[in-house]
Amino acid sequence: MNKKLLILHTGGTISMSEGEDGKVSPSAKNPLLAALEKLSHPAELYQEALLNVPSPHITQSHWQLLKARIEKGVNEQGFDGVVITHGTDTLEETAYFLDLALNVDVPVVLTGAMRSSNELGADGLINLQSAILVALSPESQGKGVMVVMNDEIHNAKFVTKTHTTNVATFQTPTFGPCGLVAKNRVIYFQHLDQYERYPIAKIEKANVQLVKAYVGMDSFLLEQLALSQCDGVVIEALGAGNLPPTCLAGVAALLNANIPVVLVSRAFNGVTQDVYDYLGGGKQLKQQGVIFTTGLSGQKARIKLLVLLNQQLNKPLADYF
Ligand SMILES: NC(=O)C[C@H](N)C(=O)O
Repeated sequence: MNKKLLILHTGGTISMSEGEDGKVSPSAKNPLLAALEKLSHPAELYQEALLNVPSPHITQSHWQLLKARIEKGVNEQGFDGVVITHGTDTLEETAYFLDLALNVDVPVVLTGAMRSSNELGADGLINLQSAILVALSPESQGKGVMVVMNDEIHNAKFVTKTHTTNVATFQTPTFGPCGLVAKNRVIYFQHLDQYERYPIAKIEKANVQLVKAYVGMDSFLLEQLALSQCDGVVIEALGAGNLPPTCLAGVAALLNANIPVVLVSRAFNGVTQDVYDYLGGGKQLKQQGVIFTTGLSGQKARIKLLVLLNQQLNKPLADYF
C-alpha cells in the first residue's frame, strides 16, 4: 500500500515568483500547489498551504503551529512522513526546533529553494521531489528532522545556510551531509549518534538573546541584558571559546543574576573547548559557570536553550549541552 505524505507549505522563495521588474515576492497562490502532479513518486500526497510568509517573518508562534499540525497529521491522521517547504533564511532554525520538540516517529524533512518558481534554473521542484523521496525512504526512520537541498541530506542539528544565493548553500560544517539523493536513490553515509527530543508544551520563557564577540568587546551589552532579566544569553565567542577581558564584567553580571550563559564559537567549524587558561580564556569562563557546547552554532544553541528553559530539567542545565 502506498505511503501517505503530508506536505506543508510555509512560503519562502520556493513559493515565490520573479516579476518583470526582477523583484521576487510571495505569490498570491502558491505555485507549488499546482506543480506537485509533475513529480514522480510512489505515495499519496496531501498538501496544505499552512502559511505563505518569507522566512524572516517566521516566529516561535509559527513553530508551535507547525508542531501541532505535524503531530495531528502523524498521530491522529496516520501520515507516514511529512515534508515542509520553507524559506531558506531561517529554515535551519525551524528544522532544529522541530527536531528537538516534535513528538512523532516518522521522517520529517524540510526543503526550500534559492531561485523562485519561475526563475531560470529554479531549484524548488527538484528539491521538493528529493525531500519527498527522503521522507518515503525506510532508512529515514529514526533520524530526526532533516534538511534536503541540492541533492544532499543534512541533520537539522548542524546544517546551516552558508551562501546568500548559491543553490549549494546548505552545508554541515565539520563532518558534512549525512546522505545524498542520487537521481531517485536515497543513500545515507552517516548517522547522528546524539539524537535528543524534549516534549515541550509551550514556549513561556522566550527571552533568550544572542551576542557575537569581537575585538575589544566591552561589557555594555551583557550588563544591559543582565539588568533586563532576560531568560538566557548565548555568546558567539572567539576561537575555541575565549572572550576579551573587557567583557568579563558583563559575563559576571549575567551569572550573578542567575541568567544562564551558553557559549559557542563564532568559528563555524569544530567545537568549543575550555583549554586556554588566561584572562578571558575558556578554562576560566567554564570555571565561572559559562556553559560550553559541542558544535552548535549560535542560532542553534539559542533554540536548544529556549527549549530547555521551557521544561522540567532533571539534571544541571550544563549537562544537556
Ligand atoms: N531562498 C529563500 O527562501 C530566501 C527567502 N528570503 C526566505 O527565506 O524566505
